[in-house]
Amino acid sequence: MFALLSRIHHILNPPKVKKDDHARTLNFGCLGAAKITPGALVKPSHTHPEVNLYAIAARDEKRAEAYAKEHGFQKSYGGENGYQDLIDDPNVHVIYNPLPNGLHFEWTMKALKGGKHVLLEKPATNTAAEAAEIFSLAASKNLVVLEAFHYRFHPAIQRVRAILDSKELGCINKISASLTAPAGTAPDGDIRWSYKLGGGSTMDPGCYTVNVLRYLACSNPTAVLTARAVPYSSRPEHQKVDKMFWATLALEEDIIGELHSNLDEAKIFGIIPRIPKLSATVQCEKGTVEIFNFLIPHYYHSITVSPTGKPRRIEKAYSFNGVWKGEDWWTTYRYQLEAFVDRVQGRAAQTWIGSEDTITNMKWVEEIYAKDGFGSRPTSKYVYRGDSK
Ligand SMILES: NC(=O)C1=CN([C@@H]2O[C@H](COP(=O)(O)OP(=O)(O)OC[C@H]3O[C@@H](n4cnc5c(N)ncnc54)[C@H](OP(=O)(O)O)[C@@H]3O)[C@@H](O)[C@H]2O)C=CC1
Ligand SMILES: O=C1OC[C@@H](O)[C@H](O)[C@H]1O
Repeated sequence: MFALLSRIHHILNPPKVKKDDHARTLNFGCLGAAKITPGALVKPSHTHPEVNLYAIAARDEKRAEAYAKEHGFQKSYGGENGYQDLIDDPNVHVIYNPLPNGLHFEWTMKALKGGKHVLLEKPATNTAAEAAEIFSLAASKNLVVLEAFHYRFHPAIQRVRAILDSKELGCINKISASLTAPAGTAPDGDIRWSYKLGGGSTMDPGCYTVNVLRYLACSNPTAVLTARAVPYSSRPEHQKVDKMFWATLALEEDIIGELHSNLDEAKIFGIIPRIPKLSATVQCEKGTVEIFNFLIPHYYHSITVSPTGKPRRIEKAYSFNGVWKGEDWWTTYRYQLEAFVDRVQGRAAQTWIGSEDTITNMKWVEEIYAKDGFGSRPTSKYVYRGDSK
């Protein structure tokens, strides 16, 4: 109990470390005054000696100023050209892009065009083709782009993968992953309910379920066998916006994947929220392993290993035990920031999510949408015409 409280205390109040005088400090510029930025970047940056919260841009100037003040950014940009002005600021080295999914492509391309590395929120884009274009431009300019599947950088999910790799439980037969959130988590009007902005449950929590399936299977899907989705409402604008989906996928090595997400799970009697499902379960020839809370394991998680005919055991993995950098209270986002900065600074990262991984994930999100009839989210109208235009 003390360990849990201590972790939560440190997560909410990370100590501010002195910035490194010797290393090159990276000035981060954030697009949009997004809700996710304090958890995903601001707090993690406090304990990173090479990260400087340089500037924030928001469409509304006053909002940008207030956000900068509240979260400790040195500078703010606002107004119609605020996002572009931020990218054009020569002091910015890295752009963090937590805009709505449907704007990820345009603003990541513009950031790359401006010569900036990009930490890009998940899902990378609306389509696999757009993700491929981003990585192709980044490669041509020797810039780093990382899709922010933060949970992949934490010791917990890596421990599950190590258990599977050890073959203690034999080969994998089936992987099930579910992520659910109670109704109201994404209120009416949220970006997640806008088709134009790349919304939908399969895009939002669903993209993690596709990702964890592929990561734990250590292989890729070959087909979507079944898929069903339910629209957010009966309103015409929500026809292609799913609030929940179920899909069954066939993977290489004869593995079956069962995925589910619900971004708007009905409350019991309309008032009591259900406990969110945050689990991935792997059924193997010689037993099962289940991780509860693979998404934000830094607060709490459990890894239950049940070898057939042997006693069940519960494991936790809050650090790499000194084998790599980190503290038991580091969040998934803090580990992710460490890896991202390591890459940008030309150092080896503990783990990485490469271009093919991101493109493939997007492809299977689209394949699920193709199978359930909701269709891919719209392609961006932005066209990159070279750096001079
Ligand atoms: N890694 C993680 O754990 C999480 C990742 N995410 C991802 O981060 C991204 C942002 O999510 P979240 O923080 O919840 O988003 P918000 O609802 O806070 O919106 C993000 C920003 O988008 C900007 N924006 C620009 N154009 C529009 C538009 N047309 N309509 C609405 N907003 C616009 C707004 O910027 P401005 O301030 O300029 O008005 C807003 O601040 C998504 O891609 C999401 O998938 C979200 C939550 C968790
Ligand atoms: O990235 C995310 O993680 C948690 C979800 O509930 C949220 O909607 C999503 O954007």
